[in-house]
Amino acid sequence: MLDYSMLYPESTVSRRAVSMDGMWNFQLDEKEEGIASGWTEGLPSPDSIPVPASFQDFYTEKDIREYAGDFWYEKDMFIPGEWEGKKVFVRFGCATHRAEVFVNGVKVTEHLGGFLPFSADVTDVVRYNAQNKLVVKVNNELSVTNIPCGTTITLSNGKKMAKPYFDFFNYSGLQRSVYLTAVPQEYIFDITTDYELCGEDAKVSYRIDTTGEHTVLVTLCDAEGNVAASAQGKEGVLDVKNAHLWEVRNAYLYSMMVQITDGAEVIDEYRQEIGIRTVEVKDTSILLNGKPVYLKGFGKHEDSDIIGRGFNIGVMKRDFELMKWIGANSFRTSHYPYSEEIYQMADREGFLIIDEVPAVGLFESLMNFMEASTGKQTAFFEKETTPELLKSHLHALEEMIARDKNHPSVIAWSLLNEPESTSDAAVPYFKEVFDKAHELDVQKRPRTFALVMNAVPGTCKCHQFSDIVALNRYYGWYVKGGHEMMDAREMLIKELEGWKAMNVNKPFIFTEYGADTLASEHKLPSVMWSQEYQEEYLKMTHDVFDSFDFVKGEQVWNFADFQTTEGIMRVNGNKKGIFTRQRQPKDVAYKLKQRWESLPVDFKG
Ligand SMILES: O=C(O)[C@H]1O[C@@H](Oc2ccc([N+](=O)[O-])cc2)[C@H](O)[C@@H](O)[C@@H]1O
Repeated sequence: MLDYSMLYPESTVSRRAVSMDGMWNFQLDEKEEGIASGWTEGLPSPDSIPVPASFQDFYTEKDIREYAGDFWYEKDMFIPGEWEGKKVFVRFGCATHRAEVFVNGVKVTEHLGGFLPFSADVTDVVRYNAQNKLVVKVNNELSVTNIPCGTTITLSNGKKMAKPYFDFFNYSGLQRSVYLTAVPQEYIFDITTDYELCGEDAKVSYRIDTTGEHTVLVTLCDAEGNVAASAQGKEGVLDVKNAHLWEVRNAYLYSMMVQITDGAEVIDEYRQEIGIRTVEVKDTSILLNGKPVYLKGFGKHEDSDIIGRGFNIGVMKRDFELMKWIGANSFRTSHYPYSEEIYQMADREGFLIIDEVPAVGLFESLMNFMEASTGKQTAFFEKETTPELLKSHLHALEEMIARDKNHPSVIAWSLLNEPESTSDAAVPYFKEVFDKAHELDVQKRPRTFALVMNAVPGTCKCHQFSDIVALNRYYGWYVKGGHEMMDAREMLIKELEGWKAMNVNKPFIFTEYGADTLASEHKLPSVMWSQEYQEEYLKMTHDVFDSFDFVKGEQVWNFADFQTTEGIMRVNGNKKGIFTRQRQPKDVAYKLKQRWESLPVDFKG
């Protein structure tokens, strides 16, 4: 059990949530002198920077964009006098990749992992009805003991630099919203729900964790605000007559009001939106509410101009509008859990999410993710650092499931992206991670991981753990590209025939396939990197998908062009987007729209 509540900050009769977003003080700590020089009490010569945002792309100096090491944020926070007697927290949507938090010079918490929320209890440290100094020391170095994996090198001038084992820029900082929250001493700590459909009706079982012993009341209201069911007690079942189900691209949300009461008065109150739906895997089908669903959509990134990986409510809105326009119904949160607001929107819009923990880069080689195609056996999990890596991995998994378990949009957990999965040493590691996900999720959602190109029938030792087998495949791009596409097609068919022969009897989905394409390039006949080639590549791939019944989804790589580390394989970033980084369509988007609008929800059902 986590020692902080993962509930999204909301104000209610008993609670207060105050956003701390805005301009913060900011300072790099190249000499790592902050602690010794008393920066915990305040920064000596800070710059001013927005939160939420990645810090990298604001500045014109390359040394800042590429900075690896400690950096500090600072902000004054006024704590209202009427909060005295309550429990007061500072809640970070994330701090990438690790943080230590100080209030009035006192360390209140630390956290490892850059993509999930954490809270610091500051009740006994703050001065009420007064300004208080909040200081956060953040660090963005990469290692193989934390996820995502990478290394940190030192350049000849003594400066550090991040070397990711993954293909996205190492954006960092306070990239999501920060809240000040106040709750009563006895408060609602956690809410967990599960669903069972019984004809026209549904049973919503719930569990409420609180920090006290007073009575818990639960009232479920439908979208019109009418009471649909109610119950008393920390655990129970709500019987919902004529349940209005949450369906793909046709969402319906109930609102679950949870109250702690002493009989006379409400002690604490929290409102949780829920969607009544079930998700399961049966043979080669993914079933939502018992009906087969074919996934159409994307691997995405949180990535946009200027703010990098910072949460931006406008970019989020545009992305959902584009996904609706193109006829998508799902996405994977590659390669880390996204901002909570994105799941809330998916809940409302009826999108299906494969929620991915930041376990990417678990593959050992010099150019890491580039070398996967060579079929090299790397035995990543035999390192002596593996137990520590597993610890961070399990911790992130616990936080992700605790944070996201109540979102109807989340239909599966992705537990790793393109890990080494061909050695014996990978097997016990996978077993622990997959068992943990099963144990933590009351809804027992399907679990998956994205198989890298060398994990094929005969070599992969870990797909046995997946409930849905997810393939990242680049036949026609990294392998047999250009005029060799006809051979790429044969290889893709051959691999799928191989899986078929193994009688895996599970749904297969493609979580990545794509071709880098410059929005500026047209060429007739096509060449790789031209818009024409992206269309040919997708057409070839889709034709193959359509000829295998057990392929139950396609999530193209990537929704939009995104920033990566610079290098000879990337033209100012990865250009596999169906949309540009500015969220305008490449030519292929119109073709994809035609295809996806014509595929029924239960395609191949
Ligand atoms: O390369 C891509 O565009 C994407 O593919 C995946 O990484 C690969 C890189 C090279 C090869 N290969 O050489 O075969 C296969 C896979 C990653 O999951 C993703 O983060 C990345 O952006």
